[in-house]
Amino acid sequence: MTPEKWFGVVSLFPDMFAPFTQQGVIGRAVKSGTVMVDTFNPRDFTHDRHRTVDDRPYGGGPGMLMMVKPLTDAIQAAKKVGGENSKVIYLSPQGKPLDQAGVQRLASIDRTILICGRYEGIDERVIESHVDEEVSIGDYVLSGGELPAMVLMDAVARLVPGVLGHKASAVEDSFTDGLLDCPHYTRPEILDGQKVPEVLLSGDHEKIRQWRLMQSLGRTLQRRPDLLNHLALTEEQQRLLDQYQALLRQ
Ligand SMILES: NC(=O)c1ccc(NCc2ccccc2N2CCOCC2)nc1
Repeated sequence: MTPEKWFGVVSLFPDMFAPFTQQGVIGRAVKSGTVMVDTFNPRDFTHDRHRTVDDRPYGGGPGMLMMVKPLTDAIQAAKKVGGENSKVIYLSPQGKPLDQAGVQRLASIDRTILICGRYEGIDERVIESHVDEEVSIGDYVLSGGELPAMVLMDAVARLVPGVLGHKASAVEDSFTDGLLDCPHYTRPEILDGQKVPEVLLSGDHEKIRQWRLMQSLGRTLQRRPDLLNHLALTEEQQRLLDQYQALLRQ
């Protein structure tokens, strides 16, 4: 069957993706055929005795780059499987920061090729001629693009209908769209002397909904006020946020 979402991953370390595609939410999505992950290793496209996949940088300097020919051959092989109009994404610190809006956009693309850089990266001309989008998962430097690729695939797969059982989909419902999550509690009712907020034991679902929304708003204001700047709060949200702040001042 044709998967809802196909990822072609170009990586020198394909074995890193086995646990990721066999466990948890993504494991189930792959098992059910909703999501498919194929890997393409540039080393399989080498022809020299040492199966060379790195090359020296023009202009000198420390480190190596990924050798061009095995890399572009691997990208071509991925396109052969995914189709010529697969979206090609390069995970790099120089990329556009990935946020939930970007994840939602990527979730609507059914065939995506992810290029995982190693060494000091790849030749700029390969980016110019093969890459559609350069994406960063955050402002920090990793040894390779494999973990960023898994982060992106996990975030995107969660939005594919049917992958998450408990919600129609993980597309943030209007309730907390763009807000931080509220606090969560489970048994026991008293943990090291700390009680569960009474409202959550009340069974009053409307009060619980409002309390959770107020907590989401309050936490967003306190921890990530920058997120609030991009949100137009509803009248109810503004009222609950005012209420949260009033409680803080008590
Ligand atoms: N933030 C991110 O999304 C992110 C992504 C990848 C990544 N590393 C792989 C990489 C990929 C491309 C270019 C350079 C490199 N690096 C190789 C190792 O040396 C440093 C530069 N790091 C962080």
